[in-house]
Amino acid sequence: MQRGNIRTIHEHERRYLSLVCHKLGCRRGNRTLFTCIEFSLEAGEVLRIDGDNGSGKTSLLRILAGLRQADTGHVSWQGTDVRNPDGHLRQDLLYIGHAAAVKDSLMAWENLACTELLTGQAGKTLALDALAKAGLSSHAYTFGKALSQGQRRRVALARLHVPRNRTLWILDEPFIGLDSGAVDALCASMHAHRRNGGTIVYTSHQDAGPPDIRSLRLVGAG
Ligand SMILES: Nc1ncnc2c1ncn2[C@@H]1O[C@H](COP(=O)(O)OP(=O)(O)OP(=O)(O)O)[C@@H](O)[C@H]1O
Repeated sequence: MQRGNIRTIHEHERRYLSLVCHKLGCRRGNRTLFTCIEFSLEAGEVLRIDGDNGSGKTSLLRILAGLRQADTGHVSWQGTDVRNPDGHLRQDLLYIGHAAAVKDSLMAWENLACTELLTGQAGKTLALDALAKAGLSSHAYTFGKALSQGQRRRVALARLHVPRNRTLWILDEPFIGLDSGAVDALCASMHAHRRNGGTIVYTSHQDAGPPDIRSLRLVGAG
């Protein structure tokens, strides 16, 4: 089930839209999390998903990112199924999960370089620039084990600032653990991305995000 300002789309529109979900359903164990989720997002649109703990937000994001097979329905990106390895998704997608996934034994910049496969001096420069944009330049050389939760989160979010031309951002609880300055900076980055024609789907329990977004609330199907 779903609530929110999501309209039903028609077959003839489907191939012109960026991210299209058609009658998505998902079960975990013997529980149905949602059925018949249907929406489409064009370039420049932002969708915020909310819902209670366990309602299926992460499961839905993973389906959108092609990381999990839906039990019913399908998702396409730029007209190709997201599970199709030959589609555009792999080059266009930036997926940031809710766990920061920062290694304790690597410095902040090394963590980012590792995740983003940045190599050599040029890669290090890109990593340092991205960390600076994420407000973490003073901790670029701090080991993961010495970073606070919010700082670890910023390392993960610094991926948004690595110039890679990835048009689809899928972000799981990006605002968790951030102070108000970092929340404002993230909202500004999201707004800039959408103004450049990017598409964003994110989950949040907080009422945080850029202005003029669409919303979807998962309310549980059974
Ligand atoms: N690997 C798994 N095997 C079985 N059930 C799972 C698995 N992972 C998650 N679930 C169940 O699926 C349901 C939805 O989980 P999901 O993480 O998608 O919810 P969520 O809305 O993101 O929750 P939260 O707000 O707590 O992060 C939960 O009831 C959870 O117990």
